[in-house]
Amino acid sequence: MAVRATGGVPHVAGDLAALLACAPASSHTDLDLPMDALPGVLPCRHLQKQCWLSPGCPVSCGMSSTPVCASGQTLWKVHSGVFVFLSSDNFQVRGVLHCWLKSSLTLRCLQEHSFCFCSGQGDTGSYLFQLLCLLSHRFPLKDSKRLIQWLKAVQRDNWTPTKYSFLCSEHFTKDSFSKRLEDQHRLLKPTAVPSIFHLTEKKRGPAGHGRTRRKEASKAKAGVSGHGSTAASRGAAGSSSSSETLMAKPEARRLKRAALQGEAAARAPEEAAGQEQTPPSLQRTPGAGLAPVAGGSQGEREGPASEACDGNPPCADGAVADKSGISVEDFSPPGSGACKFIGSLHSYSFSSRHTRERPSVPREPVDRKRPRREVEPSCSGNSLGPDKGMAQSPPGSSLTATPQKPSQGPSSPPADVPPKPAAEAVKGELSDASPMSINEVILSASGACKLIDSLHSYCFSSRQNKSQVCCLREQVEKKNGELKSLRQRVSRSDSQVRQLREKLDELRRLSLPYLSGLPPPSREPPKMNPVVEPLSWMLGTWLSDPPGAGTFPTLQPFQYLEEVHISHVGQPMLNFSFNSFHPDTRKPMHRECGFIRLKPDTNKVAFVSAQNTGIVEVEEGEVNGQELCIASHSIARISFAKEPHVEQITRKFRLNSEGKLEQTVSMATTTQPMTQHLHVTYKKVTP
Ligand code: HEM
Repeated sequence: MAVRATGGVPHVAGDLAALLACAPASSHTDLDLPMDALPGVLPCRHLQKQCWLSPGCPVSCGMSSTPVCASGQTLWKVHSGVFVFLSSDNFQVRGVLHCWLKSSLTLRCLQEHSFCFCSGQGDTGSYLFQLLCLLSHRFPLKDSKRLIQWLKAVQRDNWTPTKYSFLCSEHFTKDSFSKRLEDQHRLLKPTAVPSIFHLTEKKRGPAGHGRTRRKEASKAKAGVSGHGSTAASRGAAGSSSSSETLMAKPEARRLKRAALQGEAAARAPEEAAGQEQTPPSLQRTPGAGLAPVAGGSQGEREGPASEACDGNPPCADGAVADKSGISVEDFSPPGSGACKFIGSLHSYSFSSRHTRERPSVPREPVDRKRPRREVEPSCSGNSLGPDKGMAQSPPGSSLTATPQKPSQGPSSPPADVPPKPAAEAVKGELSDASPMSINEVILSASGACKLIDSLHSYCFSSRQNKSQVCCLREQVEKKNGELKSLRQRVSRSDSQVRQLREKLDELRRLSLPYLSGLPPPSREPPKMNPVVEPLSWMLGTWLSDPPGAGTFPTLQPFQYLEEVHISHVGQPMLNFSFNSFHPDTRKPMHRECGFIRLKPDTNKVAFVSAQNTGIVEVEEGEVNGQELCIASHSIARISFAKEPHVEQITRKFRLNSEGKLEQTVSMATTTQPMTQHLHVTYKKVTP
């Protein structure tokens, strides 16, 4: 597969389709990234495997408006509103697309081998900054000794690194990194010095733009006799040629550094005088110095990119590989690289928010004096192959990833239009390319750590919140279940109550069948009829106290117990019953019951009684106060009543001063004159 030219993705204000259309078409590599290489960063629903670099994309992976894969380029949704635009080869960061769904779309391309980042509109610059912080390494501004080593290594003329200057991991040997961190970032050792460079020469336009800083190096390199032999020896050892490889052999790097150091003193005047003399389409490689781009592959390629770019976003110039004929498969990054990169993106996506809320080091004024940038060629521009129009590519700035219009894309850059100086291109954008102070470095370093920590905290708190929500939901569901059960029990209880009432009514009907047709008895006591009010003092249940005394001339005196009930039911009469018992045996003895009536509006009383001895009598009299005196008006008896028959009867009831009811009965028989037969005092036991 031919590696696509990278170039700048244009700054597009419009829809994504227009943006993707500006990207150079490319065939697709068969990178088969395992999904597990994306540890928890990209939700699967946002990135289906079949969408990976598959032709015919963009496709929608569950998100109706979010294409995740485009022809030759993959758009990763790293976080809400943040998308990273990647190439299909080597996972090269091509740009960060921020909030592309918004009307104002800002896209900045990260030029390969760009040592500085580009500030975009709004937060884009900040995002890029954060991203680069995670993907690349800053220049050791506070370590002068090591800074000199770095500057020698990068071989840039008239260029001063700033706090926004970065160097990607590919320029460091594998042993320059310490152990991997949890978030897949490699930690650059404090003593690390970049040593792997594949410096290419970029074709310049006729106006002389893009005078490369490499010109002097090319010259110097031409003077280094050992370059060619080094390249040859590397090829013999199975390494890639100088034009192919993204890395250089250590020997070659040492030679190159020696050459560069030797030429450092003469570099400035040479650049001023002879940049135009730099042969176009030449690449300067660590081992072989400048070499014709058309030279193509020389010998075997060096080992996989993972040796030098293990896990880090490669900054290899795809165009170089293209020109040299090296396919992407040769530089296919290992899965761990994807993991690391995704981890970086993940961290970046979060840290960007974090940074927005807490501004970092203030930027310096735009007009601050800074080194000229227009003399610094873009690595991506240099690396474009002839078929990609690389020779006409405008020189990019290593200090600024200048946004490019679609017509200025890497595939068809205008040859006759000189690019604006980088400083102009980024005018109004981040332009504080002055060296950062120690405090700024410390702040930035601590900020990066805080960003990562914040990411972990965020992830943890998010999981914790989700867990709490789930727990609360479970509790609510449980309570709802309990409430439902209680409601069912209440419903069952109501049903049982209804059934019991029905059963009780049925029992009542069965026990009192003759009353079933009557209205239910009232629980309220009947209101006494005012007619019987003069006799109300007689109402109640009374018990003999002491036992009654029985006498008669023909009888032995005797005692007896008696229970008296005098009541009413609202009628104009009183109901009574007298039930006597033997005081010792409690056997029933004399019993009688009847009614007491009052003649309305008088004190005349009629006493009607039926006795168990077979006598029925009517007595009449008067009530005066709490005393009732009556005498027999008529007496009837059964035909076989026991003799002697009673001829007359008199009674007197009174309520004594103690509140007791007294009754005195006298009678006359056929053998005895009127004589007292009974006297008894009752105490009231119930109202
Ligand atoms: C107003 C109601 C009563 C009348 C009119 C009545 C009438 C009579 C009469 C006519 C005799 C027969 C007397 C005799 O042989 O010479 C008698 C006897 C007797 N009475 Fe009464 N009596 C009344 C209430 C009671 C009561 C409340 C007792 C209470 C236990 C009672 C106990 C007796 C006894 C024990 C005898 C004697 C034995 C007997 O003949 O059974 N009487 N009564």
